[in-house]
Amino acid sequence: MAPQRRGAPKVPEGSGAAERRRQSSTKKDRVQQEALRRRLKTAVLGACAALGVLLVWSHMGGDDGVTEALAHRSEVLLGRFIEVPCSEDYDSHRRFEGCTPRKCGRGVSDMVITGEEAARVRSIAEKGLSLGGSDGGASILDLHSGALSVGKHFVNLYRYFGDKIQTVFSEEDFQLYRDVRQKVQLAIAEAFGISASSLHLTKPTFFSRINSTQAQTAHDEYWHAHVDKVTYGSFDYTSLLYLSNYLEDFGGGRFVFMEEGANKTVEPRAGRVSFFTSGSENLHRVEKVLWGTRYAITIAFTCNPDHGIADPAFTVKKGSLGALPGPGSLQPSGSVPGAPLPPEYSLDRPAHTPGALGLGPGQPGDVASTPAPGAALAKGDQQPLLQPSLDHAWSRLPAREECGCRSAVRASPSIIPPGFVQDTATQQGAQPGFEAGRASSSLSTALQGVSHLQLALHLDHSAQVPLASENILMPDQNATPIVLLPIIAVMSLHHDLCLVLSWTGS
Ligand SMILES: O=C(O)CCC(=O)C(=O)O
Ligand SMILES: [Fe+2]
Repeated sequence: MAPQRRGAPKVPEGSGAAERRRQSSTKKDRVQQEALRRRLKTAVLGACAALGVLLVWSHMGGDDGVTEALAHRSEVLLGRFIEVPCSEDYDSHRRFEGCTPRKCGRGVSDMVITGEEAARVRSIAEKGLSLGGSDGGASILDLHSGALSVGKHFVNLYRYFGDKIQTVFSEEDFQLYRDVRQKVQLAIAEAFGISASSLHLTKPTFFSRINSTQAQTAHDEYWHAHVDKVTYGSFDYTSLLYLSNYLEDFGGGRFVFMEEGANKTVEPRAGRVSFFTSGSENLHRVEKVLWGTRYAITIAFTCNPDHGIADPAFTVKKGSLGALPGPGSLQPSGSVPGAPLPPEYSLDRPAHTPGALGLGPGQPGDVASTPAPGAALAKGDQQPLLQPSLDHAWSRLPAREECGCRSAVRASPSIIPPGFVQDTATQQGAQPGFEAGRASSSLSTALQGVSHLQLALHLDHSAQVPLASENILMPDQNATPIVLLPIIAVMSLHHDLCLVLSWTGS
C-alpha cells in the first residue's frame, strides 16, 4: 500500500479522476523522498570523505608525505639529537679531520639562546629588513656583506646608507650577533663531538623574513627541497635560529627534513636552534608560509678556513663599516634609511641553483661585494685596469648588449683556455633543467696579480649569470686564480655561451 500523506484530501471511492490524482501525488511523494534520500546519502558520503581527507591530511601534516614532528612548537627542548648516516657529499671536498662530518645528524635545542636574546636578534632583523624587502614573499638581510632584498633585487645596504647605517644598528646589535653565533657554534661542536675552533663561520649567513606574498622572482622561492652543501658549497654544518613562533606569528613555514617513510618537521619557536650536517643526508625544505611573518637566521659553518668569513664589525673606517668593501661611495647624498633605492643599485641576479630563498652559492654576499659586470659602477668603485694585454682582450669583447656569445669567447682566446666551454659543458653531464655544476679551469697566467675579478656568463642574450666571488679562488695575489664556474649545463649545450670578464688590480 502506498503511504498516505497526512492531511491529504479525502476522495470518494471509485472516482477515476480522484484515483489518478491520488496515484500521481503518491508518485510525486516517492520521487521527492527518493531525491531526499539521495541528497542525504550524498551528504553523509561527502562528510565521510571530508573527514577521511582531513584525517589523512592531518596525519600527513598537510604535506607531501607522512610527517612526524622532530620538534613540536609547544615542547621546550633541552636538546634532541638524531644521528643519520653521512652522505658521500663530503668526499668531493677537501677533508678537515676533526671537523668534516664523520658523524652526521640533526639536533634541536631551545636552551642555546634565551627568549630575550631571540627577541633582541629579531629586532635587528626587523630594523634591517624594514629598510628594504622583496616584492615577493622572501627577503634576506646579510649583515656580513650588506646584501638586502629590495624589490626584485639585492642592494648593499652599507654602500647605500654609508655612515647613516649607524643610526639603524648599534654596536650592541653587532655584539649580540657575535655572541649568538658563538653560542650556536659551541652547541654544534658539542653535538658532533668536534672542536668549536675547527668551525668557521661561512657565507651566506643571513636573516630571512618570509610572508605569504606571492613570489615575484626565483629568489622568493624558498620552499624548494635542497641540500645546503650543494646549494652553498662551503657549508658543512647549517644552523637556524628561529625568531618567531609557528602558529602564533605565522602559519605554514615548518622546516621539513625530507625522508622516505616519514618527513620530520621542526616547528619554529622563537629562540629555537636547529642544526644539522649540510650534506644530502639532510635534504630539506621549508613549507610555504600561509599567513603572518616568519623570521629566522641561517648561520652556516665550514671546516675549510679558506671559506671562513669574519663576524660583521661595527667599526667605522673611511666612511664605511669595518671589513666592508668600498668607502661607501655608492651612497647617494642625502639618502635616509627607508628612502627609495635608485635603480642603479638594483642588481638583478637570475637564480641558477635551486635552494632556500633562491640563493645560489654566496649570492647575497656576492651581490653586495661584486656588482654584475656592466652594472653601473660609481666613481669610487672603479680601479685602474691592470695588464695591458688583458685590457686589450677586454676591449675586444663585444659590448654586453651585443655580445655575440661564441664570438666573444673566440674574441678573447688569451682569457679562455682552449676547450674551456666544451669542457665545462660536457663535464657537467648535462641534464634537463637548471642544473648547476662546477668545473675548474685555470685562467691564463696573465691574470697573475689580479686581486679582484668579476665574471658573468651571458647565455643566449637573455640570461646573465654573474658569478659569485666565492667561485673565484685567489690563493694569493701572485698565484693564478682558479675559476670554479657554475654552469647551467643544459643552457651551455643548447645556447650560445658568452663569458664576460672584468678585473681590477690591487
Ligand atoms: O629557514 C629555514 O627554516 C631554512 C632555511 C634554509 O633551508 C637555508 O637557509 O638553507
Ligand atoms: Fe637550507
